[in-house]
Amino acid sequence: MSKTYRSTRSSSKDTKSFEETIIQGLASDGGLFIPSEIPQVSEETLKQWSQLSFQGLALEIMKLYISSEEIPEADLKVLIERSYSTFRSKDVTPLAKDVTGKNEHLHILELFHGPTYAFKDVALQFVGNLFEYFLQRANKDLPQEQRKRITVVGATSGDTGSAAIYGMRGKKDVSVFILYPTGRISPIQEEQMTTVPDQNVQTLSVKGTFDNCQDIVKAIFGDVEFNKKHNVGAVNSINWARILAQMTYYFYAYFQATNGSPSKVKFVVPSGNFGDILAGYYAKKMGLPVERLIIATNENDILDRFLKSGVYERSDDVAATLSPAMDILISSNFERLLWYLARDVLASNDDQKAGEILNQWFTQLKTKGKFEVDSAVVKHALVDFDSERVSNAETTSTIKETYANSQNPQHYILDPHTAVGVCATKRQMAKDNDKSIQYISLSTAHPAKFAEAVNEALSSFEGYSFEKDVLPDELKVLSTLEKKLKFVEKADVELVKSAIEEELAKMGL
Ligand SMILES: Cc1ncc(COP(=O)(O)O)c(C=O)c1O
Ligand SMILES: N[C@@H](CCOP(=O)(O)O)C(=O)O
Repeated sequence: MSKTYRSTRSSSKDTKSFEETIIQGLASDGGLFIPSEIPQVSEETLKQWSQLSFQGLALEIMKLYISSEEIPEADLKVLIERSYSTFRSKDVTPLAKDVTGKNEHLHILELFHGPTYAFKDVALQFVGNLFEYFLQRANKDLPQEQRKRITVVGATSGDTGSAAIYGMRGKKDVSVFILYPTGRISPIQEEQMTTVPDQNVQTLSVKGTFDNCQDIVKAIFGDVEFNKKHNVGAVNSINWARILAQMTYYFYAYFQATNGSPSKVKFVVPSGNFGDILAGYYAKKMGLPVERLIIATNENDILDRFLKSGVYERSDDVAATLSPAMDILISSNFERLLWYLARDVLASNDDQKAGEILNQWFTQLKTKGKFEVDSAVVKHALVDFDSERVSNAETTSTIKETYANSQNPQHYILDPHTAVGVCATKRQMAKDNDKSIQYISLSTAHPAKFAEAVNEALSSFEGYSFEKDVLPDELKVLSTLEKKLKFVEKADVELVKSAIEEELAKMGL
């Protein structure tokens, strides 16, 4: 097993080590890194894994993707233990089983027990420690002026930003710049990011959409000179480490839902940038016997439309929905899936040919604003995936219905992103009409982060109180803290680069 990585747009045999892949973030040809091979896990191994703790499982999975010559097992174990010691649940990602009653087998995978109450913590606590590990090793015994540094530049529609900041705050030799669309994230999300006082952290509020912010970040990665000068690092899910760390909870939840006996399992994943569900795809390809992965989108439905039409089309018409973290129309990680589809269907399993095809598709996306794939490609995607589009009205009614009807526990409160997933799950149940299926619906954020949507759905219920029932004490204090942010008046890469350099100078760098 090579444990190396290649770019989705490369037509050469070149590969990179794990460390190069993580530190570089985005390939220099604009593609995303993927493993040269997907490791396979036998039934026997799965049986053994079903007995492991979350941390034990993470170690077994990561060992299959990281050579022990790069990170010895003992070090990897310490990194994993440290990363999950910050979580509020001993299970890290607990599964709330049979939330809507024993008959439906609807289990909610709670991914929000980390420091910032969002699923991103699962990967970004690990990524922060990984950066630190690589830098400490590279800088050992080096004088100050020769130390290697990383300038993290990330884009957020609300959650990646705070999770990245909490993963990187105070880390030596790392500075963090997070771009977010002005006015398009929730007040608590903004407070979480902007009230962190650490000197190595700066938020940039950019007039535009998340897609604009993400385009700027990718342009900065493609700017050879800026990159050479500042050694830019990625915290978005373009960084392979994000996907890798997210695989653990698919295995862990599967084992919890099935109690070790073979069952049909569907995962339903509220999706935007396609990083979360992609980790499930890798788990499935490794051998986890998942029936299907269901992509749940809000009204920004590029993924749903692709699965129905085969057309992948850029658009600037991002709708502001009740699930703002998924207000995304350029779904970064979809490129990784497209590479596998192209390789299997159009390139006779030839990696280099697949890279060529991807290059053509993404060149068309850039020049013509869209590309269309053969119906055989879509058919192949539908073997592993299905999709559901959920409206704002359905999001609200799902939060309401779940609160009114949940049985285990009663009055379960969904955040609006999770509600998109639960609504999609209910639709799948109705279509499948198969009581033997276990549905694992991913809960990607704590409801406290989205007061407006949750209150819109629940304030008419007698006895409901956001302050009392939803808001943790830790988040209550945020509004009293001083904010640190810089406005960027136009979604323009040069303006953002100048803002970063100005702030780096203030940091004395
Ligand atoms: C709360 C929440 N749910 C769902 C998503 C969508 O996840 P992904 O972008 O990995 O598809 C995001 C953002 O990424 C999010 O912050
Ligand atoms: N929804 C995300 C958008 C960024 O996606 P990422 O997973 O690629 O970091 C957010 O909350 O920021």
